[in-house]
Amino acid sequence: MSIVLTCDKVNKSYGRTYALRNLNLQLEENVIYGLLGRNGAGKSTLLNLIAGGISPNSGSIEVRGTKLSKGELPNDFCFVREKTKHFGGAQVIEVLQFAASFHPSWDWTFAHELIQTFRLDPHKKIRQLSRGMESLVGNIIGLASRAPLTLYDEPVLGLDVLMRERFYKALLEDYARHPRTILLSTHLIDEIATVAEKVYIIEAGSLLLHDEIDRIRTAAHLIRGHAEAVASFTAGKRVLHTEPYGRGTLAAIYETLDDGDIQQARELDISIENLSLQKFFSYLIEGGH
Ligand SMILES: Nc1ncnc2c1ncn2[C@@H]1O[C@H](COP(=O)(O)OP(=O)(O)OP(=O)(O)O)[C@@H](O)[C@H]1O
Repeated sequence: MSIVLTCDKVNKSYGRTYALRNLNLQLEENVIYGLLGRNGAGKSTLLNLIAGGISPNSGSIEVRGTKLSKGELPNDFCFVREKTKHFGGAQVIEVLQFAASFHPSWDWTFAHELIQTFRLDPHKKIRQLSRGMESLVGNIIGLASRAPLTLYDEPVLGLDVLMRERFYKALLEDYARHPRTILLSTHLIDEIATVAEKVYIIEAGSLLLHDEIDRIRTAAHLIRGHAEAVASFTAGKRVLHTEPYGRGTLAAIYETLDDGDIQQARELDISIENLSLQKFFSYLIEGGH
């Protein structure tokens, strides 16, 4: 396993607002990551620190073992953010030509295929595009660049369901042929779960959880039972949230359950169900306060 990017105890504040606090993150080679968090959690700040030329107040960011100095950008990376505002007067194709000149692995055949897939007119000016179409131009750059480190800030914002599906499909198919490290920020956990292998979840600038999607699927449970039974069952387990439920208690837990746990739940008359990822995310964040 080779590490592409390491953020070590990164802090960033804007005046008195702490956008990131002591954030640690490591991205491995050839993995798709989701970066999840609510509005204002610090996702864009993190991406801008890695690739947008802003510097942390403290802590370090290393790309392939080399610390980024103040204002320095990683080599051979692609950062896709929502707005291409400086290019309003340029045509779609001109923006792609400009992007291609920065990316040694750029694939023009793929870029033209994506123009078709996303139904874009390559000769339209950027300022004439809808918000969703503008996101799609950024997404074509992210895909066709084939950069070994690709960061997307809310790539599906403003896209309709069909275009979101096409984007995820293109990403997964191309990733299978050309593996690389991809980080996608979003707040749509259920959608990202079909694409990402691992997630980082941040809230109020701090890391709440870093895990594999498959582990979240198997470890996120909702249990219900008498208050004492639930308390006994959850002792020593990671509890995200509890609330009264009828005459008993409902608890969201994050724990891989073994046969012994299932047996104990039966004896205590506790019901167990899997939590949807979106619910897990909500409980994690509510419990995080
Ligand atoms: N340039 C800035 N000046 C002042 N405060 C900022 C600036 N950029 C971000 N912040 C603040 O930092 C915090 C994190 O913002 P950030 O944009 O990183 O969150 P986010 O997770 O990307 O949110 P969203 O999902 O809404 O885009 C917020 O409290 C925000 O108000």
